[in-house]
Amino acid sequence: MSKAITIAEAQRYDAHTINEIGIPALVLMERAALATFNNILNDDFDLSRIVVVAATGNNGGDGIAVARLLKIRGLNVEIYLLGNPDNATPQTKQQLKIADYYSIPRITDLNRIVNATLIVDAIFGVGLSRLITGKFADAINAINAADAKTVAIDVPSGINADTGDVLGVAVVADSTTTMAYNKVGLLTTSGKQHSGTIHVADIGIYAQDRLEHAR
Ligand SMILES: NC(=O)C1=CN([C@@H]2O[C@H](COP(=O)(O)OP(=O)(O)OC[C@H]3O[C@@H](n4cnc5c(N)ncnc54)[C@H](O)[C@@H]3O)[C@@H](O)[C@H]2O)[C@@H](O)CC1
Ligand SMILES: [K+]
Repeated sequence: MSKAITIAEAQRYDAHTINEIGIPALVLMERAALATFNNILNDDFDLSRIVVVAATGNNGGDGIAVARLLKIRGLNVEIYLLGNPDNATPQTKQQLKIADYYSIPRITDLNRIVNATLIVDAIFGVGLSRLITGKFADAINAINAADAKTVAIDVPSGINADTGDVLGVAVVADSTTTMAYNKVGLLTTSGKQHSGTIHVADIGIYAQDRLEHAR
């Protein structure tokens, strides 16, 4: 079985790659987005109406970059943004600016989620830190009410990546593209039920420097 890591390990490896090795965070985000995009194209999804549901952390930034890759491919994609963009991470602010350049529509009607054919879940990844309530919970309930297939980025939103626990409500995904290594919480019964098929994406983050061939 492939290696699985904790939230603390994921955060430590990310920080090491960015701050010690020097690979820019936006490069890692682009690789995460490309991996997710390729998994979407390789699967047998109906791509006629795609909605990316994103929050303002870096998980959302991954999703907004996926929206742009889909748009450039000529696909019909919209972004449902949760949270205040003024509070977005620097990388996610940059992704929103790029998405605006490509005129990707921002939607606010939950019915657009319910009527989508494919949903990309980019609400929370390893940064989920508390119980989900309010409009975040409403969006997750809309995702789960839709007939659409759902693809999660890194972790199905609402799942604690250490324990597999549902923090109030969680996305039930058909597939999950998880970055660098699988996460220990996704190996639990609850984690498996919410993740669907797991694709582990090599985005250039490794537990040990210069030993990527040993993965
Ligand atoms: N750091 C990096 O360089 C990389 C990050 N990546 C992506 O970034 C993710 C981690 O990004 P972040 O650390 O920004 O964290 P997330 O984007 O997972 O979430 C953090 C944000 O959600 C908020 N939040 C947490 N729980 C909440 C709740 N219950 N209700 C409402 N808001 C809540 C936090 O206040 C914070 O703003 C990974 O899962 C992965 O998808 C990847 O792109 C790889 C590289
Ligand atoms: K997610």
